[in-house]
Amino acid sequence: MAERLSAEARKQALGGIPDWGEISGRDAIGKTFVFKDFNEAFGFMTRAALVAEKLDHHPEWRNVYKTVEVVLSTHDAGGVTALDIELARAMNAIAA
Ligand SMILES: C[C@H](O)[C@H](O)[C@H]1CNC2=NC(N)=NC(=O)C2=N1
Repeated sequence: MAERLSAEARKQALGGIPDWGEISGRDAIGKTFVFKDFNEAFGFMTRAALVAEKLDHHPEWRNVYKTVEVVLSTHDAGGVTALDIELARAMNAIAA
């Protein structure tokens, strides 16, 4: 199982992934993506879902029209692991 990152390692990793930040009150990272319209937002979710399945690592997310709020945490580990960082990077690449 993936290990929780230390606060220091998490902070350093976040520095390399634009617009992702710490979620207050829990060991998780998050980003709010805003797209042009629902079609773009749902296209992003569809592509991200395929990556999530492949990694066997799944997001907590909420979509309202063109906005997708994403929270990533490794439930089995009770916090942020390298898997969350990998999925966050992949999501940024998909949205780029
Ligand atoms: C059995 C299965 O591999 C696990 O439950 C996986 C699935 N996806 C997961 N996703 C996330 N975000 N955290 C997990 O701990 C997790 N565990």
